[in-house]
Amino acid sequence: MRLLFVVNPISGDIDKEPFLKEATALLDVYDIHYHIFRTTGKDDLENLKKEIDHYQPSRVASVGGDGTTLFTSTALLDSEIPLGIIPLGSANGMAVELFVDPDPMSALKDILMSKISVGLDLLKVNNEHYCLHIGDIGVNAQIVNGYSKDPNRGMTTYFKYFLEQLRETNIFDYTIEIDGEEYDETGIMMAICNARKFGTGVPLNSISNPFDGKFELVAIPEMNFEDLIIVGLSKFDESFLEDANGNVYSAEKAKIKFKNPQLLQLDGEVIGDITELDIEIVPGAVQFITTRKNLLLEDL
Ligand SMILES: Nc1ncnc2c1ncn2[C@@H]1O[C@H](COP(=O)(O)OP(=O)(O)OP(=O)(O)O)[C@@H](O)[C@H]1O
Repeated sequence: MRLLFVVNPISGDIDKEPFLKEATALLDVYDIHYHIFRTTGKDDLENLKKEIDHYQPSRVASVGGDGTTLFTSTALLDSEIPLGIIPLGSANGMAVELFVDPDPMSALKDILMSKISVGLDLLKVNNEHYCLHIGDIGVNAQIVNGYSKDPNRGMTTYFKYFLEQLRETNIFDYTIEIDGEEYDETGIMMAICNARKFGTGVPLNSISNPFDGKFELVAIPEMNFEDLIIVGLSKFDESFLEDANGNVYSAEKAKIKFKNPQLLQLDGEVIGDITELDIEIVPGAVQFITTRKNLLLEDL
Protein backbone atom coordinates (compact mmCIF):
# COMPACT_ATOMS: atom_id res chain seq x y z
CA MET A 1 0.00 0.00 0.00
CA ARG A 2 1.16 3.50 -0.86
CA LEU A 3 -0.91 6.22 0.76
CA LEU A 4 -0.88 9.80 -0.45
CA PHE A 5 -2.23 12.42 1.95
CA VAL A 6 -3.52 15.58 0.26
CA VAL A 7 -3.53 18.16 3.02
CA ASN A 8 -5.02 21.64 2.89
CA PRO A 9 -3.19 23.40 5.74
CA ILE A 10 -5.74 26.22 5.96
CA SER A 11 -9.11 24.47 5.75
CA GLY A 12 -11.34 24.91 8.76
CA ASP A 13 -8.60 26.99 10.44
CA ILE A 14 -7.46 23.65 11.89
CA ASP A 15 -3.80 22.75 12.43
CA LYS A 16 -3.36 19.43 10.59
CA GLU A 17 0.09 18.64 12.02
CA PRO A 18 -1.10 16.89 15.23
CA PHE A 19 -3.25 14.56 13.10
CA LEU A 20 -0.41 13.92 10.65
CA LYS A 21 1.97 13.13 13.51
CA GLU A 22 -0.40 10.55 14.98
CA ALA A 23 -1.31 9.17 11.54
CA THR A 24 2.26 8.73 10.36
CA ALA A 25 3.23 7.09 13.67
CA LEU A 26 0.49 4.51 13.06
CA LEU A 27 1.58 3.94 9.46
CA ASP A 28 5.18 3.45 10.60
CA VAL A 29 4.09 0.72 13.02
CA TYR A 30 2.67 -1.23 10.08
CA ASP A 31 5.41 -0.21 7.64
CA ILE A 32 2.88 1.40 5.30
CA HIS A 33 4.48 3.73 2.81
CA TYR A 34 3.07 7.26 2.68
CA HIS A 35 3.69 10.65 1.21
CA ILE A 36 2.26 14.04 2.19
CA PHE A 37 1.23 16.65 -0.40
CA ARG A 38 0.36 20.05 1.10
CA THR A 39 -1.64 22.56 -0.93
CA THR A 40 -0.26 26.08 -1.20
CA GLY A 41 -3.10 27.89 -2.98
CA LYS A 42 -0.97 28.18 -6.15
CA ASP A 43 -0.83 25.69 -9.08
CA ASP A 44 -2.11 23.01 -6.72
CA LEU A 45 -4.00 20.96 -9.32
CA GLU A 46 -1.07 20.79 -11.71
CA ASN A 47 1.35 19.93 -8.91
CA LEU A 48 -0.91 17.29 -7.38
CA LYS A 49 -1.40 15.58 -10.76
CA LYS A 50 2.39 15.45 -11.16
CA GLU A 51 2.72 14.06 -7.65
CA ILE A 52 0.14 11.33 -8.37
CA ASP A 53 1.95 10.38 -11.59
CA HIS A 54 5.26 10.27 -9.82
CA TYR A 55 4.30 8.59 -6.53
CA GLN A 56 1.66 6.20 -7.97
CA PRO A 57 -0.35 5.90 -4.73
CA SER A 58 -2.65 2.94 -4.21
CA ARG A 59 -4.97 5.10 -2.05
CA VAL A 60 -5.39 8.84 -1.53
CA ALA A 61 -6.64 10.54 1.64
CA SER A 62 -8.05 14.06 1.33
CA VAL A 63 -7.32 15.92 4.59
CA GLY A 64 -9.52 19.03 4.81
CA GLY A 65 -13.07 20.10 4.04
CA ASP A 66 -15.36 19.71 1.05
CA GLY A 67 -13.25 22.11 -1.03
CA THR A 68 -10.23 19.88 -0.52
CA THR A 69 -12.22 16.73 -1.37
CA LEU A 70 -13.47 18.31 -4.60
CA PHE A 71 -9.97 19.45 -5.50
CA THR A 72 -8.49 15.99 -4.82
CA SER A 73 -11.32 14.32 -6.78
CA THR A 74 -10.67 16.43 -9.86
CA ALA A 75 -6.97 15.49 -9.71
CA LEU A 76 -8.00 11.81 -9.62
CA LEU A 77 -10.48 11.95 -12.54
CA ASP A 78 -9.64 9.37 -15.17
CA SER A 79 -7.61 7.37 -12.68
CA GLU A 80 -8.93 4.39 -10.78
CA ILE A 81 -7.06 5.36 -7.61
CA PRO A 82 -9.48 5.25 -4.67
CA LEU A 83 -10.03 8.31 -2.51
CA GLY A 84 -11.00 8.57 1.14
CA ILE A 85 -11.79 11.58 3.31
CA ILE A 86 -10.25 12.68 6.61
CA PRO A 87 -12.75 15.36 7.69
CA LEU A 88 -10.77 18.36 8.92
CA GLY A 89 -12.59 21.29 7.34
CA SER A 90 -15.08 23.75 8.79
CA ALA A 91 -18.43 22.19 7.90
CA ASN A 92 -17.50 18.83 6.26
CA GLY A 93 -20.97 18.65 4.69
CA MET A 94 -20.10 16.06 2.07
CA ALA A 95 -18.15 13.92 4.54
CA VAL A 96 -21.23 13.84 6.79
CA GLU A 97 -23.44 12.88 3.84
CA LEU A 98 -21.02 10.10 2.91
CA PHE A 99 -21.01 8.66 6.45
CA VAL A 100 -17.30 9.38 6.92
CA ASP A 101 -16.27 8.79 10.54
CA PRO A 102 -16.02 12.25 12.18
CA ASP A 103 -12.94 11.23 14.15
CA PRO A 104 -9.89 11.74 11.87
CA MET A 105 -7.92 8.73 13.14
CA SER A 106 -10.95 6.44 12.78
CA ALA A 107 -11.52 7.82 9.28
CA LEU A 108 -7.88 6.98 8.48
CA LYS A 109 -8.32 3.42 9.74
CA ASP A 110 -11.39 3.05 7.52
CA ILE A 111 -9.35 4.23 4.52
CA LEU A 112 -6.59 1.74 5.31
CA MET A 113 -8.77 -1.24 6.08
CA SER A 114 -11.84 -1.04 3.88
CA LYS A 115 -12.15 -3.16 0.78
CA ILE A 116 -15.24 -1.24 -0.36
CA SER A 117 -14.95 1.50 -2.94
CA VAL A 118 -17.88 2.91 -4.89
CA GLY A 119 -18.05 5.28 -7.86
CA LEU A 120 -18.85 8.77 -6.58
CA ASP A 121 -20.60 11.12 -9.02
CA LEU A 122 -19.44 14.66 -9.73
CA LEU A 123 -21.38 17.36 -11.53
CA LYS A 124 -19.89 19.22 -14.46
CA VAL A 125 -21.22 22.73 -14.87
CA ASN A 126 -20.93 24.76 -18.08
CA ASN A 127 -18.25 22.34 -19.18
CA GLU A 128 -15.63 23.93 -16.92
CA HIS A 129 -16.54 23.71 -13.23
CA TYR A 130 -16.96 20.65 -11.05
CA CYS A 131 -19.32 20.37 -8.12
CA LEU A 132 -19.21 17.63 -5.52
CA HIS A 133 -21.92 18.50 -3.06
CA ILE A 134 -24.36 21.38 -3.64
CA GLY A 135 -24.46 24.54 -5.69
CA ASP A 136 -27.13 27.21 -5.96
CA ILE A 137 -28.39 30.31 -7.58
CA GLY A 138 -30.27 33.03 -5.75
CA VAL A 139 -30.57 33.99 -2.13
CA ASN A 140 -28.00 31.57 -0.69
CA ALA A 141 -25.40 32.35 -3.36
CA GLN A 142 -25.77 36.04 -2.44
CA ILE A 143 -25.28 35.31 1.26
CA VAL A 144 -22.22 33.12 0.51
CA ASN A 145 -20.85 35.90 -1.69
CA GLY A 146 -21.10 38.59 0.99
CA TYR A 147 -19.89 36.34 3.78
CA SER A 148 -16.92 34.92 1.90
CA LYS A 149 -15.58 38.39 1.01
CA ASP A 150 -15.87 39.71 4.57
CA PRO A 151 -12.73 39.34 6.70
CA ASN A 152 -14.97 38.79 9.73
CA ARG A 153 -16.54 35.41 10.46
CA GLY A 154 -19.20 34.09 12.78
CA MET A 155 -22.84 34.62 13.45
CA THR A 156 -22.89 38.43 13.45
CA THR A 157 -21.24 38.64 10.06
CA TYR A 158 -23.46 35.94 8.63
CA PHE A 159 -26.54 37.77 9.89
CA LYS A 160 -25.39 41.01 8.33
CA TYR A 161 -25.58 39.36 4.89
CA PHE A 162 -28.65 37.38 5.74
CA LEU A 163 -30.58 40.53 6.71
CA GLU A 164 -29.30 42.30 3.64
CA GLN A 165 -30.79 39.51 1.55
CA LEU A 166 -34.10 39.75 3.39
CA ARG A 167 -34.39 43.36 2.30
CA GLU A 168 -33.34 42.60 -1.25
CA THR A 169 -34.99 39.24 -1.85
CA ASN A 170 -34.88 38.82 -5.53
CA ILE A 171 -37.48 36.65 -7.22
CA PHE A 172 -36.36 35.37 -10.58
CA ASP A 173 -37.78 33.44 -13.51
CA TYR A 174 -36.09 30.55 -15.25
CA THR A 175 -36.74 27.56 -17.44
CA ILE A 176 -35.40 24.09 -16.76
CA GLU A 177 -34.99 21.77 -19.74
CA ILE A 178 -34.61 18.05 -19.11
CA ASP A 179 -34.91 15.38 -21.83
CA GLY A 180 -36.60 17.81 -24.21
CA GLU A 181 -39.27 18.87 -21.67
CA GLU A 182 -39.38 22.46 -20.41
CA TYR A 183 -40.48 23.53 -16.94
CA ASP A 184 -41.02 27.18 -16.02
CA GLU A 185 -40.11 28.19 -12.48
CA THR A 186 -40.18 31.36 -10.39
CA GLY A 187 -38.56 31.68 -6.99
CA ILE A 188 -35.79 32.89 -4.74
CA MET A 189 -33.37 30.02 -5.21
CA MET A 190 -32.54 27.03 -7.36
CA ALA A 191 -30.32 24.41 -5.75
CA ILE A 192 -28.18 21.93 -7.68
CA CYS A 193 -27.82 18.84 -5.52
CA ASN A 194 -25.55 15.83 -5.63
CA ALA A 195 -26.50 15.29 -1.97
CA ARG A 196 -29.41 16.13 0.29
CA LYS A 197 -28.25 18.77 2.76
CA PHE A 198 -26.15 21.89 2.98
CA GLY A 199 -23.07 21.50 5.22
CA THR A 200 -25.07 23.37 7.82
CA GLY A 201 -27.58 20.52 7.97
CA VAL A 202 -30.36 22.35 6.07
CA PRO A 203 -32.03 19.68 3.92
CA LEU A 204 -32.89 20.56 0.35
CA ASN A 205 -34.43 17.30 -0.76
CA SER A 206 -34.74 13.75 0.47
CA ILE A 207 -33.70 11.75 -2.60
CA SER A 208 -30.25 12.87 -3.75
CA ASN A 209 -27.63 10.15 -3.58
CA PRO A 210 -24.10 10.89 -4.86
CA PHE A 211 -23.69 7.29 -6.04
CA ASP A 212 -26.86 7.03 -8.18
CA GLY A 213 -25.69 8.60 -11.46
CA LYS A 214 -28.22 11.45 -11.18
CA PHE A 215 -28.47 14.92 -9.68
CA GLU A 216 -31.46 16.91 -8.47
CA LEU A 217 -32.54 20.46 -9.14
CA VAL A 218 -34.66 21.95 -6.35
CA ALA A 219 -36.72 24.99 -7.30
CA ILE A 220 -37.42 26.95 -4.14
CA PRO A 221 -40.39 29.29 -4.44
CA GLU A 222 -40.88 32.62 -2.70
CA MET A 223 -40.60 32.21 1.07
CA ASN A 224 -42.02 34.26 3.83
CA PHE A 225 -40.00 36.08 6.44
CA GLU A 226 -40.21 33.24 8.99
CA ASP A 227 -38.94 30.69 6.46
CA LEU A 228 -35.95 32.87 5.72
CA ILE A 229 -35.22 33.29 9.40
CA ILE A 230 -35.21 29.50 9.76
CA VAL A 231 -32.85 29.12 6.80
CA GLY A 232 -30.55 31.71 8.36
CA LEU A 233 -30.58 30.34 11.87
CA SER A 234 -29.99 26.83 10.68
CA LYS A 235 -26.68 27.91 9.21
CA PHE A 236 -25.45 27.87 12.80
CA ASP A 237 -27.78 25.95 15.01
CA GLU A 238 -28.74 23.31 12.44
CA SER A 239 -32.42 23.58 13.36
CA PHE A 240 -34.44 21.72 10.81
CA LEU A 241 -35.95 23.29 7.74
CA GLU A 242 -38.62 20.93 6.48
CA ASP A 243 -38.42 20.03 2.81
CA ALA A 244 -38.28 23.34 1.03
CA ASN A 245 -41.72 22.82 -0.56
CA GLY A 246 -40.18 23.27 -3.96
CA ASN A 247 -40.33 21.14 -7.07
CA VAL A 248 -37.56 18.56 -7.26
CA TYR A 249 -36.30 17.41 -10.67
CA SER A 250 -33.96 14.41 -11.12
CA ALA A 251 -31.72 14.40 -14.17
CA GLU A 252 -28.52 13.20 -15.73
CA LYS A 253 -28.32 16.32 -17.85
CA ALA A 254 -30.17 19.66 -17.71
CA LYS A 255 -30.09 23.09 -19.25
CA ILE A 256 -31.38 26.09 -17.31
CA LYS A 257 -32.04 29.49 -18.81
CA PHE A 258 -32.46 32.52 -16.56
CA LYS A 259 -34.35 35.59 -17.66
CA ASN A 260 -31.75 37.84 -16.01
CA PRO A 261 -28.14 37.14 -14.94
CA GLN A 262 -27.93 35.37 -11.58
CA LEU A 263 -25.09 34.64 -9.20
CA LEU A 264 -23.88 31.02 -9.08
CA GLN A 265 -22.05 29.34 -6.22
CA LEU A 266 -20.75 25.77 -6.32
CA ASP A 267 -19.62 24.02 -3.13
CA GLY A 268 -19.25 27.38 -1.37
CA GLU A 269 -17.16 28.92 -4.14
CA VAL A 270 -18.69 31.93 -5.87
CA ILE A 271 -18.40 31.42 -9.65
CA GLY A 272 -20.08 34.65 -10.87
CA ASP A 273 -23.13 35.78 -12.82
CA ILE A 274 -24.58 33.41 -15.38
CA THR A 275 -27.67 33.40 -17.63
CA GLU A 276 -27.42 29.78 -18.76
CA LEU A 277 -26.37 26.62 -17.04
CA ASP A 278 -25.49 23.29 -18.61
CA ILE A 279 -25.25 20.63 -15.96
CA GLU A 280 -24.33 17.02 -16.48
CA ILE A 281 -23.50 14.20 -14.15
CA VAL A 282 -20.14 12.51 -14.39
CA PRO A 283 -21.23 9.12 -13.03
CA GLY A 284 -18.73 7.32 -10.81
CA ALA A 285 -16.14 10.01 -11.50
CA VAL A 286 -13.95 8.92 -8.62
CA GLN A 287 -13.63 5.68 -6.65
CA PHE A 288 -14.62 6.54 -3.10
CA ILE A 289 -13.40 4.39 -0.19
CA THR A 290 -16.27 3.73 2.16
CA THR A 291 -17.57 1.16 4.65
CA ARG A 292 -20.73 -0.73 5.51
CA LYS A 293 -21.51 2.21 7.85
CA ASN A 294 -22.48 4.15 4.70
CA LEU A 295 -26.27 3.83 4.59
CA LEU A 296 -26.43 5.46 1.13
CA LEU A 297 -25.20 2.16 -0.30
CA GLU A 298 -28.42 0.50 0.87
CA ASP A 299 -30.49 2.77 -1.43
CA LEU A 300 -28.68 1.72 -4.59
N1 LIG B 1 -1.76 26.75 1.83
C1 LIG B 1 -2.74 27.51 1.35
N2 LIG B 1 -2.74 28.84 1.56
C2 LIG B 1 -3.71 29.62 1.08
N3 LIG B 1 -4.75 29.18 0.35
C3 LIG B 1 -4.82 27.86 0.13
C4 LIG B 1 -3.83 26.97 0.61
N4 LIG B 1 -4.18 25.72 0.24
C5 LIG B 1 -5.33 25.82 -0.46
N5 LIG B 1 -5.71 27.11 -0.52
C6 LIG B 1 -6.92 27.60 -1.16
O1 LIG B 1 -7.97 27.29 -0.30
C7 LIG B 1 -9.15 27.08 -1.07
C8 LIG B 1 -9.75 25.78 -0.63
O2 LIG B 1 -10.32 26.04 0.59
P1 LIG B 1 -11.77 25.58 0.91
O3 LIG B 1 -12.33 26.52 1.91
O4 LIG B 1 -12.54 25.31 -0.32
O5 LIG B 1 -11.35 24.24 1.60
P2 LIG B 1 -12.15 23.31 2.47
O6 LIG B 1 -11.32 22.09 2.49
O7 LIG B 1 -13.57 23.20 2.00
O8 LIG B 1 -12.12 23.99 3.86
P3 LIG B 1 -13.29 24.68 4.68
O9 LIG B 1 -14.08 23.56 5.22
O10 LIG B 1 -12.54 25.46 5.71
O11 LIG B 1 -14.05 25.53 3.73
C9 LIG B 1 -8.76 27.05 -2.51
O12 LIG B 1 -9.13 28.29 -3.09
C10 LIG B 1 -7.25 26.91 -2.47
O13 LIG B 1 -6.64 27.50 -3.57
